[in-house]
Amino acid sequence: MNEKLIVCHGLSKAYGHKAALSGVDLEVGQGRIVGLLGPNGSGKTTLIKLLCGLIQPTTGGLTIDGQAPGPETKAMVSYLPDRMYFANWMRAVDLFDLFRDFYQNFDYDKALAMCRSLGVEPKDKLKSMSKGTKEKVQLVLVMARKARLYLLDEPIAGVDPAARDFILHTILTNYNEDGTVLISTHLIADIEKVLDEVIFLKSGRIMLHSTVDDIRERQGKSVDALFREIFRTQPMEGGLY
Ligand SMILES: Nc1ncnc2c1ncn2[C@@H]1O[C@H](COP(=O)(O)OP(=O)(O)OP(=O)(O)O)[C@@H](O)[C@H]1O
Repeated sequence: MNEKLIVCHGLSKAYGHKAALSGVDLEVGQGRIVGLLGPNGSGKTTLIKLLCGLIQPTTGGLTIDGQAPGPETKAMVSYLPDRMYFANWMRAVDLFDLFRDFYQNFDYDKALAMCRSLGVEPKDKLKSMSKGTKEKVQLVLVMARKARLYLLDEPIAGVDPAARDFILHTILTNYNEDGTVLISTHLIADIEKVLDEVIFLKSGRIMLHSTVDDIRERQGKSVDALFREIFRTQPMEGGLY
């Protein structure tokens, strides 16, 4: 078992002539909860897809627990994509059956218990569920696996603010604590209290990788405040009209 769960070296990805990620060097340890933060188009989804092995680097490489992406790493990575990919006629329990067949590390009882505490009726069809409830089902599927690495691409974006804390708490008290969680999100203020570390991405490059404690102690501000300061966009001269 490698102490460094994720290692990226000179990782770059271009789509045609467009560089989405450039020369990313990164190490993330085990049992960490890491926020992957950056403005739209900064490369967050691209990095997550590379870690999943869904796309290939243009140059450079990465390993997960010492192994290049492949069947072994896919078995230890649990991935929440940024869009729903399940058929609407399915019920949550149908998805749990599917995941039990697909993944040895899927804990069916844990999935049902998480549904209960999140107020999701597992026998309801997805098409009868609200957007936020469908997101909860997706999260349950992903977090009920006993994975080494959880990659969450913009979870809980559709969940109302009052429910977000409860969901985060439910997830973090249920997941495999030795696992590392990488969360891409724009909801920094909601999530930063559960994060150990943050990575700021800008135009495909890492501009900051720090522990949250360091930001609070050394900079004397919240991650949300630091993010807004660094990525503040200037208003257009003369306004929009
Ligand atoms: N399939 C693709 N083909 C061409 N360009 C792409 C493709 N996917 C992403 N890009 C480009 O790569 C860059 C990084 O995109 P990416 O989706 O990784 O950003 P992101 O940080 O996840 O953005 P957001 O916060 O808006 O979800 C963007 O400029 C985007 O337009």
